[in-house]
Amino acid sequence: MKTRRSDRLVDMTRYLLEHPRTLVSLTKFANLYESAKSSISEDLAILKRTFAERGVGLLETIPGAAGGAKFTPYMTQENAAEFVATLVNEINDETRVLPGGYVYLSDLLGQPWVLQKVGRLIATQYLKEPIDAVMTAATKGVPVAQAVAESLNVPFVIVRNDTKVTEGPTMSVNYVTGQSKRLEKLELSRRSLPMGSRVLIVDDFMKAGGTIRGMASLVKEFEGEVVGVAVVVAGEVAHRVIDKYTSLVHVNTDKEGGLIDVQSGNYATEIFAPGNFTTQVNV
Ligand SMILES: O=P(O)(O)OC[C@H]1C[C@H](OP(=O)(O)OP(=O)(O)O)[C@H](O)[C@@H]1O
Repeated sequence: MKTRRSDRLVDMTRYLLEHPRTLVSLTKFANLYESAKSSISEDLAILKRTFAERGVGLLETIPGAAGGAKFTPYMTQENAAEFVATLVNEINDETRVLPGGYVYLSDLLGQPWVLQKVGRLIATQYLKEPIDAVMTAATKGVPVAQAVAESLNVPFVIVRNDTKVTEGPTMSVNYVTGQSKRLEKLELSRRSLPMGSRVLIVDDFMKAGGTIRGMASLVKEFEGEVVGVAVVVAGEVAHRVIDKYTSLVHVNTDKEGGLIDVQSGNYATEIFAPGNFTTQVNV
């Protein structure tokens, strides 16, 4: 039975939100709702406009037999600023300061609503960028990687610094930690990342950047390309061993008496600088 437009719009929205960055053919929608392709095209035009007006995401319609519709979720700069301000307010608490200048984040990064927004905001920087996988370092980076991978609709891989027989044959690299200059190892199962993958590296926290640099070395061992680096919180350091990254929040825990200074990270310039976001969404 032909589905009414109001019902089609609701269910098409559900379908597109559940299948981000996936090309869905007009034929699929026409068959799903027993409707003409011309009606589906009109439906998609309504969704494209509404998604853009409401700041939900980008709905691209690709013409032709191999065409269809592809939904790419994003977060607007306005919503990003509101979310980051909430993170800054939550993190701005001296009791979160840990030895070595680290910050306790697990309560925040254990909350699904926080992770969903972190994932969508970090993914916003790569609307048109093909990404094959998200990479992080066990353990605290894992929920961040899962959230970003879900928004990008790609797999995520977890590198470890301890050998596990359950990982099978692995690729490993040694790297020098940024602060303590210790030699550490990172390894990843050879089966988890195809050679030549385009990889987005993420983590919950970055201090001197040694872990991130170790992951970048591992991507090179897989003959891959590091598309970008994003962390939820970047700590203040005198010397960071990596210079290109996106952070949502920046903290300085080196102040006297364990005080903490919390500011927005560099996401606004990295993601929303003129020519980045608007160019990608104004199609
Ligand atoms: O920039 P760096 O100086 O390399 O530090 C950033 C590391 C340290 C911390 O992980 P740990 O607390 O060491 O390990 P886990 O996530 O397993 O708790 C954090 O999750 C990053 O991975």
